[in-house]
Amino acid sequence: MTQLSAAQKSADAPRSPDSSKALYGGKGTRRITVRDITAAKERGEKWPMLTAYDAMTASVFDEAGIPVMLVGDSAGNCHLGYETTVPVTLDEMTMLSAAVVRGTSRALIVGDLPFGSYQEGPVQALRSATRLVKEAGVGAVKLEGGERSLAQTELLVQSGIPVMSHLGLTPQSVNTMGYRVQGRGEEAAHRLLNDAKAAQDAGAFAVVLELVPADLAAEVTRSLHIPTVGIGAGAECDAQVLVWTDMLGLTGGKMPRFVKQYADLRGVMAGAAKAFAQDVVGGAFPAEEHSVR
Ligand SMILES: Nc1nc(=O)c2c([nH]1)NC[C@@H]1CN(c3ccc(C(=O)N[C@@H](CCC(=O)O)C(=O)O)cc3)CN21
Ligand SMILES: CC(C)C(=O)C(=O)O
Ligand SMILES: [Mg+2]
Repeated sequence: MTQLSAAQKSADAPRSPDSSKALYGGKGTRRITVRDITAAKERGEKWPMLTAYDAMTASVFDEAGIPVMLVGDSAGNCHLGYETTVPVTLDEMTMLSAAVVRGTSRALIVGDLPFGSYQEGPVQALRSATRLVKEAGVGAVKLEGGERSLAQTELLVQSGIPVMSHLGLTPQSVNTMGYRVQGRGEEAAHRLLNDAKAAQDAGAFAVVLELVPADLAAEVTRSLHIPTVGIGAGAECDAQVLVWTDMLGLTGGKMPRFVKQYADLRGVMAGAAKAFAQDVVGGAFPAEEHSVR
């Protein structure tokens, strides 16, 4: 069967709910694509996204069925020891993204374009995104800004690179914005809705809404035909994202209020490290079964 007739067949097929197609809990074995993401919004299906910065962690989430992973520039503060995401380089993002792609076979991998790798304009954005696609193998990239990143989004999409937009609190602008709730008040809300529509019109396949009032995020979600991915943006977004080290209690320090902690990995790891140290100091490790004769 030719590709054309296969496409025609699927276009003619009746739109009936098919749970085997679900992004989470679906039975697919191939890698998820941005077209699957679009179809999930048409089905009204919610989905989870987690960040990942290394192959091992990504493989755990892939096996758990997480359909979309973001190699976030939050790697800057969560993985590489910087204060913020601002110092992260494209070389670093390429290396981390390649590891996450290698560790997964099912999830759509989205690579975050770091600060300074797309702000100069569309050509710089295309050059940077191309590295993430060709060298790391990501299926999509993410960049911050709606209206202000319009030309970049358009050129990337025209060039065949799916773009996830990121609005609301945009951490790469911490030095001008701080880490504050965005979209409060009528004017700011209107600007955010406009940004979301601009991103959609430019061809973005999804839009992250970070730290915006829940009612506004709900309105944006209803107004767009592409999915919204919330982080601190209420329950009505189409998808939810959390930074994996926050969600698993590994980050340490004070968490933003939007974080729900599902485990205490920091406690588990510290306990194991202390037990190992005690065993070594006290001579309990290695035991006979860990030794060769
Ligand atoms: N570990 C980690 N988790 C994240 O969610 C995250 C990162 N790092 N790095 C990149 C960005 C930065 N993010 C941030 C940073 C700070 C706040 C924050 O301070 N929020 C406060 C105050 C918000 C307000 O009321 O204005 C909060 O309590 O939510 C939120 C999100 C989200 N991203
Ligand atoms: C918080 C998410 C959306 C992000 O951009 C990151 O992890 O870098
Ligand atoms: Mg980011």
